[in-house]
Amino acid sequence: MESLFSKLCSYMGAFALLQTFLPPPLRQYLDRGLELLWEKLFQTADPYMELQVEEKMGGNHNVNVFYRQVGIYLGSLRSSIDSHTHLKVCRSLENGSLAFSLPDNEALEDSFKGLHVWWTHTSREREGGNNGYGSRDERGFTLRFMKAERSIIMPAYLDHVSMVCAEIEHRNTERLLYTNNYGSWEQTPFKHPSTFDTLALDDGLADRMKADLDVFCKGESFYHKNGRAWKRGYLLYGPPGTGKSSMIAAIANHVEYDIYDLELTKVSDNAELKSLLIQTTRKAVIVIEDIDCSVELSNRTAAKDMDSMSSESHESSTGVSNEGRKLTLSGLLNFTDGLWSCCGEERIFIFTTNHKDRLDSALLRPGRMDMHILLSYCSFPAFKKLASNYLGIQDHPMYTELEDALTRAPHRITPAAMAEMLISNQSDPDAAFRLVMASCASPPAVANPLEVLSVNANKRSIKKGRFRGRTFFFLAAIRGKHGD
Ligand SMILES: Nc1ncnc2c1ncn2[C@@H]1O[C@H](COP(=O)(O)OP(=O)(O)OP(=O)(O)O)[C@@H](O)[C@H]1O
Ligand SMILES: [Mg+2]
Repeated sequence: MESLFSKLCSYMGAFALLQTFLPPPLRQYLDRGLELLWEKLFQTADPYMELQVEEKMGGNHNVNVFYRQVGIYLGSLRSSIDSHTHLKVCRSLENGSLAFSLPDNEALEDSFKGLHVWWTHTSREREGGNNGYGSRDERGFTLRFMKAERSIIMPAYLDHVSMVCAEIEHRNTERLLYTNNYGSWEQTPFKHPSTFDTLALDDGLADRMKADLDVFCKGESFYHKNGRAWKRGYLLYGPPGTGKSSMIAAIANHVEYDIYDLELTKVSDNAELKSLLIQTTRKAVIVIEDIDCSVELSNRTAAKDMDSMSSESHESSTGVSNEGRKLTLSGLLNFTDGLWSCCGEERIFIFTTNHKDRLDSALLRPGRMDMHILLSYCSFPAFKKLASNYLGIQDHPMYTELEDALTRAPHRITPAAMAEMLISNQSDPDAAFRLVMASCASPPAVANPLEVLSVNANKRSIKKGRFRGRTFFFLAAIRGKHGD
């Protein structure tokens, strides 16, 4: 080894001496050749390799999307960032939140499948200065990793970075509530505050729902491996005012999906239903509320009879054939379970009803409605949750008495009525609890002064307190819920 080193030194000495006799252009040429040779030697010996992620590619107009994604991804590595003592901070204009990052040339470590990688950000002044397209700087990230791990990093880790970034962006984007208006969706920002923490539910239901949703959201490979469409169906049923609509909002808030509220009375036929379905995006909660009231869904034969009846009456009144202008149960079944239902992924279908017994069994079978969730009258645990939410009370001397009364209440109280009693007595919890006690023994004292009876014009169904399309409203001044 020593002799090899001394030989190398003597060759270099001879080479340097030889260089002095060479004419300057030839000497420069030789110098550059030597530089390249050293670089090559070092590169071969270096076990690491680097990837450049430049902000702009080619011309200044070509923005590299991956540069932005890396920035967002690295911002999410809080534990790695927190281990540094020299940080940069900025406040977002959009939501006012603080974002921390590392200064230029400082390496941020990340790990993926047990491998370690290092990111650094660099910026240097563009040659020739600002040429009118924005930033003067050439900015970029450098990713450094072991050459031996190349096959895992490229592209699995790079895909991981893009995926995490997409999730973060989805979380930060304002979610939307879509409603259908004769063939197309109209959108409005969705800001319902209901969550599984604010809902008063029977013991364990919130946790079961959250677990089911989490498994669904992470189930892409499971659904694909087993040849199943990546969708899940929930039927929420129970009396009015028990939290079905609130649970829809809680589900959407939990999974952070947009909501498509499908009003069936505004859908003229199966073709329109299909077109609406195709227009929905992935990560969507598709809702049909009060499905028993919207269209006739008793069974497929009856639906067909119904269609032919309405077709005849339409024909006789207008002289126009109704053929091809039908919304049927089979259309709805195809909507939730047919080939078209798979044209987008990560979709949750939710149907609600006050009368589960009125629904066709085909609609309820597993695969269409995977979970049937009963939301019912206020149990004692649900009451305690409401008292904690609205009054900030966790325990009270009257609770034993209240538990007994709520368990044996002849006039069962809905969470909506219970919430009203507590909210209207927020300043006097004792009075609120006395009111609850009294309501357990007699019909709830809180009632709307005006109740609305709506009769569905198309399908002859009657529902209380509902404002739906194509309905007639009968207003009745009723003092007290039971007309007293
Ligand atoms: N389980 C619950 N937990 C917390 N609040 C509830 C619950 N159920 C009802 N509420 C309150 O009552 C109001 C009405 O509830 P919601 O609209 O969710 O009932 P619903 O079951 O959808 O009724 P309907 O069958 O008439 O559509 C909500 O604004 C909410 O504040
Ligand atoms: Mg509702």
